[in-house]
Amino acid sequence: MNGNVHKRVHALIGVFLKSPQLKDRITRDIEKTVQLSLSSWMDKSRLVYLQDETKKITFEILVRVLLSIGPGEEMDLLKGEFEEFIKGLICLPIKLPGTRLYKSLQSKEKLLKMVRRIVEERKMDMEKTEEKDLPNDVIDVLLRDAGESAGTHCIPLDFISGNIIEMMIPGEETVPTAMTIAVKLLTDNPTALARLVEENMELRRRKDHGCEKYAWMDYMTLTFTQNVINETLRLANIINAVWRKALKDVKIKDYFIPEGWCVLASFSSVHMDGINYENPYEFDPWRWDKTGAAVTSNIFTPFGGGQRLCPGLELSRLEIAIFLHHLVTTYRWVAEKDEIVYFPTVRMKRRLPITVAPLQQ
Ligand code: HEM
Repeated sequence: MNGNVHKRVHALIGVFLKSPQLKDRITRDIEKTVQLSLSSWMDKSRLVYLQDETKKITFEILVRVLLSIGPGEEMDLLKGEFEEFIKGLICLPIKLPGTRLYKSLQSKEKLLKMVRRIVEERKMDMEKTEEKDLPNDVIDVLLRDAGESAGTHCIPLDFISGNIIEMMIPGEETVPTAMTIAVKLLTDNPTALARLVEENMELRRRKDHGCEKYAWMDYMTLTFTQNVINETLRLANIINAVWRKALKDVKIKDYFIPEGWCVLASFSSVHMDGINYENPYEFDPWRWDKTGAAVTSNIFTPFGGGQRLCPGLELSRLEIAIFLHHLVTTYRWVAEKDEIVYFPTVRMKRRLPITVAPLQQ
């Protein structure tokens, strides 16, 4: 997506995902999903593969934010087709029955049909009612814009369905990878883990004492927890680079990039440069105490920057903070030996097997 439509859709989605109303509401949903999931890990007298389990948590939240679908048959169906679809995003480009690409395209068709039906039903409901409540999900946001600008330059319904599926891609792998890698790095750094537990326990005690619910701001203002998130994304972000194509000749500093050339902007090169970070290969959440857990700067761009800055930035930080809070204040875990793999994408070699036990109070 490029040009004016991109700008408009990006702005609409960005405003919605950042809105305090969404964060307020989604905090409850994230807490429920995380708590339910964590408690189920103990039922199993088997190893929990963190990389797989965190994916289940974040997919549930993602489809709630995008389409307001909750757990059940419809979500399972959507998840099944989506998993088949993304397998084909990096594969041999052979489109014959039985190949990965063929199956992936078939699943994309099914996904589009499912989402289009939901969008159409929602549109009919919207036409029946004059109420203008706050939007519930991304479908609402885009449909309202399509309705408000009808006759001018509106967003077509097919485009809305396609956009919902496109948004599932950046939202699907990124957050669970960050959650999993954070647990790995904390396991290997007991001092950092102890500080994280201390900060989160302090919040939990305050909340328990006042019998208060958590607000999204409670999680976002946990300074050390946000430092841990920053440091995790600096060291091992699944999106370690982005591609850009020069639409015209460009000169950047002393480099000339001719029209049509592609450039790979490598975030990890900047994040691991000793000029920018002292001892760059060390997991040191305290380093962010000096700079503050800056969301983005020229030397810290896990969420990209400029016109394509990730609209899911704050939602992701909230999800990871809630996950870490409930994990460290309620459970203890023992991780089996595993290592971070950086190529072709960042992941755990063995999907990070752990055993989980309740915390002895
Ligand atoms: C730790 C989690 C995440 C990381 C590290 C991350 C990182 C990024 C990066 C680097 C980009 C820029 C890509 C580019 O410049 O070409 C991006 C774009 C995007 N992200 Fe995220 N993301 C995360 C989570 C999410 C979530 C949860 C959502 C959805 C709810 C999301 C939705 C998007 C969308 C729609 C774009 C495209 C923006 C545009 O081109 O206008 N991301 N993300």
